[in-house]
Amino acid sequence: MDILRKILEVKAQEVEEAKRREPLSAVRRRAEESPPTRPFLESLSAPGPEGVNVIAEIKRASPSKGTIRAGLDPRAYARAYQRAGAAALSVLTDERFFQGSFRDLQVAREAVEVPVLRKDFTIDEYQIYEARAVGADAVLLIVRAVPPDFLRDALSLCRELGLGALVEVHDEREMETALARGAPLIGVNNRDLTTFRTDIETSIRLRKQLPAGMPMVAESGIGGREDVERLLDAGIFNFLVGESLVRAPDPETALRSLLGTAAGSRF
Ligand SMILES: O=C(O)c1ccccc1NCC(=O)[C@H](O)[C@H](O)COP(=O)(O)O
Repeated sequence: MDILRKILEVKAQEVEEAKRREPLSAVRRRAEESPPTRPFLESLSAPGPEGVNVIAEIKRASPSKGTIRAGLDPRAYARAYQRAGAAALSVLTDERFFQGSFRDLQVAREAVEVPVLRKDFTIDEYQIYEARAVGADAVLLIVRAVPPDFLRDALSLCRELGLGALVEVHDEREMETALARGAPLIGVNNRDLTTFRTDIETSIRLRKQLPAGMPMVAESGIGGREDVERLLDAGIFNFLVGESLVRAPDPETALRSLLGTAAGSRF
């Protein structure tokens, strides 16, 4: 069985367990009482000061690589990323496959002022209320993981709750679906979730299918400034970067290098 199917099966069980622990009505109440969100979509709608926006990810582990950074301190990473100039953060909240948690998201968000994306496998509206309730500013919606009608309803719920949405695609058909359902921001995942192979040409190819003026995010497999420059040449200025930053001996310097800025670090 491919890993995405396995993750989605486990996720469906986890969501049902969560609903038994806390009914939708209660999560919904917490979501509605949450303080206002930070502007995720706006922070990615135009290039940042150096012509580049990075969504810097807090990622302890992954199905393709196992543990990436044991004992990662989400607060220290969040602060280092913000000091370096991250436009937003992405925090994995999936526990089983990525060793993430809501706690990581809350700790990271409290440490910074930039918007924070809940990085998870969203398959049920319950998780969108949950994201808003724990303080996320945006959620990830993976086209391959959900029926097209769910995507449309999920996007409408995000708008209602004031949450941003990053709609992830990996090929031309998924891009069509995302655009037809009104995605406000497309993320092109360079990682094939079946083989785990990453190829930044995926973003370059799919960028050509985007309506003029619509920004997108290149996700996964961005290892250094050379990759950023290739993608900039293709008209892409938003990047979601996890592993290469988390593995770097100094994530602040690594992020400055992606952004094309030079400075010291206090990590
Ligand atoms: O990272 C994985 O191995 C993975 C496997 C299966 C589903 C999703 C996966 N990653 C989630 C992501 O989208 C990445 O964390 C994100 O794009 C950053 O990628 P990278 O910079 O390559 O760590």
